Amino acid sequence: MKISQVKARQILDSRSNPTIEVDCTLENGIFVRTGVPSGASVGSKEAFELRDNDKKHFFGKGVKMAVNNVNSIIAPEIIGMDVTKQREIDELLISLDGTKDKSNLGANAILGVSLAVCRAASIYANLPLFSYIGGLGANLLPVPFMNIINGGVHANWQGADFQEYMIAPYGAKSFEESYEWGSEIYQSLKSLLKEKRYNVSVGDEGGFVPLVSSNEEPLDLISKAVENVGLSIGRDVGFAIDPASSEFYKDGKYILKNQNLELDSISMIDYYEKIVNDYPVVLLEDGLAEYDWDNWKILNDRLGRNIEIVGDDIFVTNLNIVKKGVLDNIANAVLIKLNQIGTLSETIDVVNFARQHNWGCFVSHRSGETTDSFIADFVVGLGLGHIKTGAPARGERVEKYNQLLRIEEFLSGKSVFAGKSILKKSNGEAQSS
Ligand SMILES: C=C(OP(=O)(O)O)C(=O)O
Ligand SMILES: [Mg+2]
Repeated sequence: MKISQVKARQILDSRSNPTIEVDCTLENGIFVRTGVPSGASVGSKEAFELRDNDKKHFFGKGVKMAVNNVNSIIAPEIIGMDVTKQREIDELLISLDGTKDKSNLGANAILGVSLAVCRAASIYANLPLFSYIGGLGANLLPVPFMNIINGGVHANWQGADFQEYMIAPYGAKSFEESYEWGSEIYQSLKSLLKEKRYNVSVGDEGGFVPLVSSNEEPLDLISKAVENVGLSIGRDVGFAIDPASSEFYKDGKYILKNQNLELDSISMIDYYEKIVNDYPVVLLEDGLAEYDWDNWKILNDRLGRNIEIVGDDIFVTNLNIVKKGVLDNIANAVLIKLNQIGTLSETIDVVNFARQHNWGCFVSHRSGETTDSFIADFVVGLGLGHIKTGAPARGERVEKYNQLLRIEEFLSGKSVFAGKSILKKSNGEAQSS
């Protein structure tokens, strides 16, 4: 089945920044649409997000050049191609761009087309998107890692230094129950914050931004919120933290403004070790900065047996960097963000390589999002077991979780919920505080 039309336009994302939306039509009339997300705490080696230099509009953040690249350079080349040839199309996109970092056409332009092609092909194949991506056996529903306290750059540095405090309700029996627990904990946290006279405004990913006095305080607040809904922290629900530490790493030091601390890498690892001993943390993402490669190995040696040590900014979903990370044994998992690399096929290559080496793959949204739910189907399709897509609130976040509900319903009893299988600790249960 041939592609008959590809058309991009500029829309707004959840932060009011311009982003790309791509429509794709097939010769038989099948029509699909995809939206491209955008990050704020961005790794330096991410594929290039093309933005306009025109300061008169959107402070220079427009994506009209990228839109134009889709409509006048990419579209004429891929119209007439067989929509089921994903890899061929992705390779063509890469060669049309011709640069290593996709800076010519823009990774945002390229990704929008790559994902639209996949979605259109799934409809042509008469398969749900997750089955088209992963085959008929795909049935593993992920644990939703819900980011309910935001800090760092996602909170304009008005709250905790750490960017994301996530809850992982792995003790539930289904995705639906896990999501329901997440929502109840979110509401319970809101009540607790009000009681304590904290504000209940939210950050970029829908989590609250209390003006806490330490980076551990969010963990205490959430623990209480969990207890208040009758669940057990550690047994039913664990924590994940993404400090996004590249954002507060300067001249070899980690600057924790909240606590007036300047820590070297080893002291920063000590700090995390204490947190992991005191709270049931099951995953630490970007504990160290992307420029602190050698100390990642120490972090992984110290904590990697018991928890997932995930690299985001340091790996940027780039196969060559992940290969080096596996060789140097600096982590045990990779964050998977499609727009960090720019095509579906290259993202799947990273997943396959990571899995061959027993690394975890933690699927992620971006802090600037659209209502596109592609990553929900992606995580089930590839059976990756866990996903983070913000708080169980705000349309662009819940649309991904809601799509997972629909997938679980579609599989009607034939699905498996990842639950505690995602935990590294051999006893299958995180330590209780
Ligand atoms: C989702 C994240 O934030 P951003 O999209 O801003 O990189 C992250 O750091 O994992
Ligand atoms: Mg991150």
